[in-house]
Amino acid sequence: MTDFKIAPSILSADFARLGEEVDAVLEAGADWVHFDVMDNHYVPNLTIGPMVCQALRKHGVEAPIDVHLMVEPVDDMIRMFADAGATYITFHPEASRHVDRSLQLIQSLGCKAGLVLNPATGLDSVRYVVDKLDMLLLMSVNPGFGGQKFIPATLCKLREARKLIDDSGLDIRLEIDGGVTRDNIAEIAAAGADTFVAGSAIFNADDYAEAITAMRSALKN
Ligand SMILES: O=C(CO)[C@H](O)[C@H](O)COP(=O)(O)O
Repeated sequence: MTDFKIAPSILSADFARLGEEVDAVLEAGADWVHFDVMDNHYVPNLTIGPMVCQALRKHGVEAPIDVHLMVEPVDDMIRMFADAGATYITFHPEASRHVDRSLQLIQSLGCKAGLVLNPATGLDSVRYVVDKLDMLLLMSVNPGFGGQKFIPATLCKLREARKLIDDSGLDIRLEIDGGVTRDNIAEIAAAGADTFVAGSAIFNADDYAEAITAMRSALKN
């Protein structure tokens, strides 16, 4: 049976009460915390940095923190997030001049490494570094903002990515991010995803536990 993970994106949390919000989603049954880092350069929005990741660890968060770097360049941020307590660090291949080296840097710092592909980016940039991946993240919206609609063409890319991972025989998680809801999560899982980022579908719900439970039930059907 697939070991599905649900990772609420704190992009949609109430930042004035971030520690409480993270505690609440973890108590509600979330597996990971998805941490979106935006620099107003690689993407047209600005969010949070390593100090906030470190603050969550100091606050007592023990769950995996899944840091998605939407920044350019990446290597300095990789070092800082590794120090700040990140578990996974993922970045976009076009944001690093030396993708293989950046992946090695993440793993050398004791974190799990991943690449993120935008909706229009094919799987070619992954093929020759697959042995250095702990995770592949496919964006199902254009990065920069929460609350967008899932782009259906991602389902086809998910199937291709699932085959690439299965053919490699390696233990690589396949994560999806953008527009994931209780209504489409089963179809996304059927296409091959095992790790689901959901921001607005969880944090905009009145009851986080009900929202996460509904997603898990859809995954069982
Ligand atoms: O990386 C992101 C945007 O760049 C967010 O994680 C993503 O969009 C999640 O939000 P939602 O579930 O509301 O679509």
